Amino acid sequence: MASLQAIKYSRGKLLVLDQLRLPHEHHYDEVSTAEEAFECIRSMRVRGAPAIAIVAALAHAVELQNGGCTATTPEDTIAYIESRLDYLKESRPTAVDLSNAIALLKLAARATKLEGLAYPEAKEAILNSYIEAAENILAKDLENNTSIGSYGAAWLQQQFNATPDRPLSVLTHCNTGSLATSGHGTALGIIRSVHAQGLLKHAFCTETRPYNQGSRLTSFELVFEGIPATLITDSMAAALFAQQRARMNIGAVIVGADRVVRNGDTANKIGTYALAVLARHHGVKFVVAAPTTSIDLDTENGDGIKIEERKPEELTQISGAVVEPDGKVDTTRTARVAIADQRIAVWNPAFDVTPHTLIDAIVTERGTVVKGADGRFDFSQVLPERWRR
Ligand SMILES: CSC[C@@H](O)[C@@H](O)C(=O)COP(=O)(O)O
Repeated sequence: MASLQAIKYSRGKLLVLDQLRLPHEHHYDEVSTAEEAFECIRSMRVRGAPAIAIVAALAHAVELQNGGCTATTPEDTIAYIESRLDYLKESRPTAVDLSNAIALLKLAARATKLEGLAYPEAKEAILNSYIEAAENILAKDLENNTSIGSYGAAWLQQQFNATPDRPLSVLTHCNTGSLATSGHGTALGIIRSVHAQGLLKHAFCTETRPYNQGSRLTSFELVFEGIPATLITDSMAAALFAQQRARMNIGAVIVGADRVVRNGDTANKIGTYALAVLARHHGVKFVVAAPTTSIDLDTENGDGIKIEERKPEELTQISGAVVEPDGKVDTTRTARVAIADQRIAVWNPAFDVTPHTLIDAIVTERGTVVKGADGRFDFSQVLPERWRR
């Protein structure tokens, strides 16, 4: 079975699946410039921390490959690349993957060996360094997610002694699957891996108001993969734990991350913090799946995270395919509907910060990090070079 792909890339061409049209329509947009990538990210046609970074990096690679840089000197070429990256960085502020990717791409361009080269070879060498580094981000993300899946599944198996005879159920929030990454996914990647090992009883996913990444995207991915799953509204999580935890053996909430800071505080989709509080109350483990590209060791704690606030219409209006009176969904017709008085004041933070005290494990592609006896996360085991100050 083919897997879902949010991003299709070959050198010189980038196609991005329009996630606003899912699950009813599969439409890929060609994204060839930094401006097009900025709009694609800002409007959330692509979303999810790793996917945002990949699209930004590759769109600029396509732009460079197709002659977008008219500079002739190495200094001007690097200045051009950096200015385009600085522009892209502003598209969405909370997910750190984009900033981390940009720092890495700038380094790659600057590290180009230029001895003995003049125009146009020197310029070509810099463009190539950039393009290869951008392509590497795409390839590495898929590798990372597969490792996160394996580490996360191993940690859960060991915590719960899960066996095919005594499988485990989990709850997830937002979308962290193939659609939010280059493939496999992070939190959803763990769920995929647990399922592949025959250890998953059931996956519950939240609707994830206001943008419905859970109902539009995660439930779509779960159905697509044939994983046993149930959709709930965000407000049903407490009742789910109270009524079904024992019967369904619900062991963990597994979520992704937009930014994990030095002390382990984690910014993720709005509603994550509420789930962490509920999980602690009900004795359910709370697990964050985060590639090291989502870790920001320069920010001490959650107070330093900038939270993106989005427009009121995301709460007061909703869009989807039209449902006919007989219950059939007409995927050729979509409608936008007002679901609140349009004059009401709205507060719409896209993310919240879960304090590290409520997090049991942070699963990275280099291993699972848990708190020490002092109650602190120590990322030196997975990021030794960045941990040292
Ligand atoms: C692997 S994706 C991790 C996070 O980016 C995800 O959980 C999330 O919060 C996405 O938010 P979004 O606003 O849809 O980009």
